[in-house]
Amino acid sequence: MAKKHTAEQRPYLFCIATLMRAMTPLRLLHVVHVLTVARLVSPEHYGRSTHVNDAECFDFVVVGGGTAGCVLANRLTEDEQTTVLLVEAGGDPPYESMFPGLFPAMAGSRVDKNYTSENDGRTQQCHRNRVANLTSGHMLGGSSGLNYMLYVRGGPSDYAHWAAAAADPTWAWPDVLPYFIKSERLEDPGLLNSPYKIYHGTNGYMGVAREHRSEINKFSEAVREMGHEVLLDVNGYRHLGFTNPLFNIADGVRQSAAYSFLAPIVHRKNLYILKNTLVTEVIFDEKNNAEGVKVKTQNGTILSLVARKEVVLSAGAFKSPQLLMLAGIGPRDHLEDLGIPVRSNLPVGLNYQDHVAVFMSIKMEESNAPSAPSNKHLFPLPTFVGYVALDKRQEHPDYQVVNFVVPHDSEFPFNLCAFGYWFDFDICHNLRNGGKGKTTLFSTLNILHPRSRGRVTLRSRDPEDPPVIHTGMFSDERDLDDLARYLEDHARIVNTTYFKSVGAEIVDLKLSMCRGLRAGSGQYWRCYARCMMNTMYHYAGTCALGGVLDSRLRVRGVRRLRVVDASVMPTLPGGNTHAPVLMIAEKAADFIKEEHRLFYNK
Ligand SMILES: Cc1cc2nc3c(=O)[nH]c(=O)nc-3n(C[C@H](O)[C@H](O)[C@H](O)COP(=O)(O)OP(=O)(O)OC[C@H]3O[C@@H](n4cnc5c(N)ncnc54)[C@H](O)[C@@H]3O)c2cc1C
Repeated sequence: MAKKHTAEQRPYLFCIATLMRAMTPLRLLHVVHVLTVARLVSPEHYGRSTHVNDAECFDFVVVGGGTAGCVLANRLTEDEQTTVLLVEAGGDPPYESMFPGLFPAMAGSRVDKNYTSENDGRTQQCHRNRVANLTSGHMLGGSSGLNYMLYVRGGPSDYAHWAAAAADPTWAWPDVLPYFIKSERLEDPGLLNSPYKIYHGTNGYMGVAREHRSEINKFSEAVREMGHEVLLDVNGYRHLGFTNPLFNIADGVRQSAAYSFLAPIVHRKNLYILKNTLVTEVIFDEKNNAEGVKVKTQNGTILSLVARKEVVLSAGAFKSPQLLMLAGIGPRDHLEDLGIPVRSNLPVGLNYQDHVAVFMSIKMEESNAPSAPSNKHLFPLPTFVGYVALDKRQEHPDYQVVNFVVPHDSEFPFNLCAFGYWFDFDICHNLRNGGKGKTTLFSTLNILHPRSRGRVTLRSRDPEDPPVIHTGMFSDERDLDDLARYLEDHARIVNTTYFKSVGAEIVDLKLSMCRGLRAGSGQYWRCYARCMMNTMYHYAGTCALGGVLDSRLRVRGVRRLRVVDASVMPTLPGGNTHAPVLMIAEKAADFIKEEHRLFYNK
């Protein structure tokens, strides 16, 4: 006999029944994921912020709980006798950062420190504020909590440059590859059952996987027709060609460094995490030994904290050089201008590099089919990526092209153009209107080995002031010429069979700067590149190996101080920078363990 329910129970039962009826398997999966992610953003997940007292001692103080900082905190605390304090200016990664599909909403949010470059009158002149918006993560996990999640390593020629700059062969490909593998937990069955398996790790902390979306299949033929190879993977022994990319996404969750390296080990008794706390100064003794740091906590308390063994700066390519210069480590003339006594005269802040990116949109077939609802657990769009050399005899790529297949009338390109990249609204409206009613291919090309260099300097002696950033992009005009040639090269895709069959055309952005130039001419692409240039967010090189640092990442001229983050790169790798930063931090952890004879788990 059916059980009778009370009047109070009935509304609840009605709600449950309605929910059950609406619950398709896909929706159920969503609910499970939402609950999982909700658990991930609970305060316990990334550990509670430590209470510290003035003059408290730790073996190591790691400054910055970003990409590199989380790896170091993990690896150094593998030795149970070693205490590590990780100090992070931001807090826990927010809920939205965990969903790969929400990455476009992260730039400009509360966890973006959003540094800006100076207006040099030459670059960013088609952007609303005429400066580069240099999005930077301000949370545990740092920029890995808001980046675009592409997992790319670069190749042997990149690390041959590093080894030469460091005068140390252990920075070459054969010696860095094991550290890429060590950090990785690959979850792609296709690759794991292929000859590429030997280039990948399955026991590391960083989840890596990829999506298999049928929308990209038709493009493989097009790029083959252009003479490119289609590869299963570009992270092993082949580095030229097009591929279905790997991402730092696994189980529908962004694999930020905080999620992958920190969350699993926050219970370790020898790890102390200080959140929402800014390191304002590195403290030295009279013999130039780094002794600890001064910090400003969330409530404004100033504390001095002691590092018995070392201070490690992992504050990223803008803030690590700033902290060094504030401590008197930097170019003599600049420090003297600000009245800072010089401790070590080094080229800190010079050698700033970034990949210059420029996008192109190609309209393809007409479509009015309803778009599938977006799934927050997936990368927002089907993607395929190419690594291209103009000289076919070359073994390393000149440019990278990241292609998104955009369903008709999606707001994605407009939002990225207007709110991610800050281009003038006219340009972004032309982008939207030019592709109306059609599927589009949104391609972002970037110059992998720019010659231009910029500079990071101090604005003042106040550690809370943002540094002054001159990106230096196109200061070497050959970069502009190269980028124009890459655009011209990629544009050939419209002449391939599939693109011709759908009457594909490059969307005319009606750039007023380029009025009067014949579309498609060399001069036009040069003008297009100048106008549509942007950062690829790969800030690097400001405390470079070989210049500022010795080959084991120790700051020259002082003791017990290291830098471990993207600023140590002497040149940019031929791909994105997140995986290389993980590799740098894994390698640095071994340097430290060797030198201090810590428990060593190779
Ligand atoms: C929008 C965007 C998209 C990107 N897309 C990709 C991509 O798809 N693939 C890829 O490989 N790379 C990508 N990158 C680049 C990559 O994410 C970075 O190169 C990498 O994460 C940098 O790591 P890091 O350790 O040097 O610095 P970060 O990860 O930025 O960490 C620095 C940390 O230090 C903290 N900090 C700074 N100063 C202080 C201080 N004084 N006291 C305490 N804490 C401090 C900051 O809050 C931050 O958490 C992207 C970057 C951005 C910004």
